[in-house]
Amino acid sequence: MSEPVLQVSDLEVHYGLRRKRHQALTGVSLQVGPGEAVGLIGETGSGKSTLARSVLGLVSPSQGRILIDGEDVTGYSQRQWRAFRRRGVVQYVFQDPLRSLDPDLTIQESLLEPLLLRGDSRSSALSLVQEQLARVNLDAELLPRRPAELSGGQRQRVAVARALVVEPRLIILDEPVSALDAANRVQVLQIIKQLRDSGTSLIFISHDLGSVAGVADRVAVLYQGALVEQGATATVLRQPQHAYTQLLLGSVPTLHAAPATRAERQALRSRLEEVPA
Ligand SMILES: Nc1ncnc2c1ncn2[C@@H]1O[C@H](COP(=O)(O)OP(=O)(O)OP(=O)(O)O)[C@@H](O)[C@H]1O
Repeated sequence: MSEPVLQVSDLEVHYGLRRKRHQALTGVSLQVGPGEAVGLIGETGSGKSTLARSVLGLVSPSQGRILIDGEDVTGYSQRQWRAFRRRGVVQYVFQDPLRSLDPDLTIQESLLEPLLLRGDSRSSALSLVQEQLARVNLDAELLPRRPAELSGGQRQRVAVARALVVEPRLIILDEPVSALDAANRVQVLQIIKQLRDSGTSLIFISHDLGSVAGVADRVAVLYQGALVEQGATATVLRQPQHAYTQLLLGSVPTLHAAPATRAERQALRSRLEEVPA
């Protein structure tokens, strides 16, 4: 079997000290295979971004191991993480594209930056940028503009293009469509599907099972910092095992034959209080 692109084992993350100490992740183990699209779902505060930030070296786990493309990055110093991120093995797209893009740089400069940082010549970087723009359906006439001069949907496509231009082994999309209107949402989801079909490994983070379902091969459900369920998307949708997943499905009427009634959801909520995370 080929080596996973991401292998997270028994990860634990805390924020704060002493009485303010808060455990954001507990015993999280997750694998992403080559070319696999994994949907990471969970409600706000469940630890989705913390898991992503750990994989980028932006928070330090107190326990566990992280292997990226076979490389054990667990004990990396800040300097090693910076060097690792510069290689572009993992790329991250934020919910708000303005966080992924420098407001002072033109779109061309933003797209060239990761390539020049990794050591590409300007001419080869320019041709990769042109190729990438076409992949996300953006016109080259946007290149001299700054992010503020683009629509939200165009900005998110630029953010995706910037993440893809270095051909990462893994791309983490953190709520990539939540801030977009319906039309732009469909376009960006389409691009993510093409990405999946091209064999790029990806993690699609969302609180909305509906957006993830059409893209992910597998879903992992985070609840209060623990992964409570993982499996093939179709299986989890058909036979959700954990009460929290059942609750999520109950609030996605398009994926469920009949939307759960308010009484059913309340019953599930009270079961959740009894179930250990
Ligand atoms: N820098 C921080 N300092 C202290 N606590 C934090 C910090 N970042 C996150 N947390 C806490 O850790 C928990 C997990 O947060 P995280 O941002 O990972 O959740 P999330 O599932 O991504 O939520 P959302 O969907 O709202 O982005 C939350 O209780 C949050 O308040």
